[in-house]
Amino acid sequence: MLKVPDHQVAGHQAGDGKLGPLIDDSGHFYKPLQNDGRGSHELAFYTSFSADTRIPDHIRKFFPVFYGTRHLEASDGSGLYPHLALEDTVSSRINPSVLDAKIGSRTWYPQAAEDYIIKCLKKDRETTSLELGFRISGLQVYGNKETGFWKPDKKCVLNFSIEDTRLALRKFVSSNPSTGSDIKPDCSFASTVYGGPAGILAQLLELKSWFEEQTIFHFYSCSVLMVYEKESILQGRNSGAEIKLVDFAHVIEGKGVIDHNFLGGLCSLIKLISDIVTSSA
Ligand SMILES: O=P(O)(O)O[C@@H]1[C@@H](OP(=O)(O)O)[C@H](OP(=O)(O)O)[C@H](O)[C@H](OP(=O)(O)O)[C@H]1OP(=O)(O)O
Ligand SMILES: Nc1ncnc2c1ncn2[C@@H]1O[C@H](COP(=O)(O)OP(=O)(O)O)[C@@H](O)[C@H]1O
Repeated sequence: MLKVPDHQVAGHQAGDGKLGPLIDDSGHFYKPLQNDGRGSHELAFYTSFSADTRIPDHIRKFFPVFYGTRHLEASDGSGLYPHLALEDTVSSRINPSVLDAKIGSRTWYPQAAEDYIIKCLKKDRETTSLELGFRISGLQVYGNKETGFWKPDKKCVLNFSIEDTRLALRKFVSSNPSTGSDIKPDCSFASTVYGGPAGILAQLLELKSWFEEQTIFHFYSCSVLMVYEKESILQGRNSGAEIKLVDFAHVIEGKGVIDHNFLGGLCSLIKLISDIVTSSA
């Protein structure tokens, strides 16, 4: 049974007759092929990446598993439509906390059309992308049964300053995410979610070590998705903290050159997160 994802935090969304992703109850995330060649470009990326023997397994785990394409009833009611069938990294979790960070101070690639570059440049300037090397595109943080999720709307997130971004990264691992500006986020899950040998920081560092070497792809406008389950921590289990890269509609060939745009943004995200781990130790 297909349905609209409950825990999508950014990007094009289904609902209100719009074309957007769907999920099923067997762990698949179906992303409709986007127009303007973006969908076919993303499909080409997944196809080549899946077959590329140069990608080590310890890096492949940071990408959703690709199960090919499926023709499914589109969410906008337009009938059968091709979708990328991907591993759903979120829906199997109870009340998942999710954060989408779009990496790179530049979200446009050099060969793009001029009007697209102008649009991206404007967004990069107006958000933290240019200054910080990444921007938060969306997030939801689970509080408790009474408060539910703290999920600021898209406009609010796109207006985040550098300070708002630091604060959101703190709230992401706090038990009191939705409290006002007078109460500090407690960062009580920082050491279990961000820190530790299997935490988000360790995973980001592992990914970074690959980006310091890989020259196969340049990942423009791609996001790091961070996910964990608060409930698991409270019950004394592993937080299930996991990072995945998503959105490959603007990946281009690396042609032997380091992806310094992605690498720089990743280093910046790592620095902010490691500051939180250090200060809450
Ligand atoms: O349509 P918009 O203005 O919401 O922009 C989309 C972006 O939303 P944003 O406003 O930055 O949160 C959206 O960003 P997120 O995925 O939400 O980070 C994408 O950049 C999307 O482009 P594409 O599908 O990656 O080619 C963008 O879509 P296009 O405008 O390129 O179709
Ligand atoms: N494989 C996935 N599993 C679970 N959620 C996903 C997955 N891929 C994307 N998402 C969700 O969808 C959002 C948008 O994905 P993205 O690929 O960036 O779409 P768009 O191209 O429309 O921007 C992400 O922020 C995340 O919430």
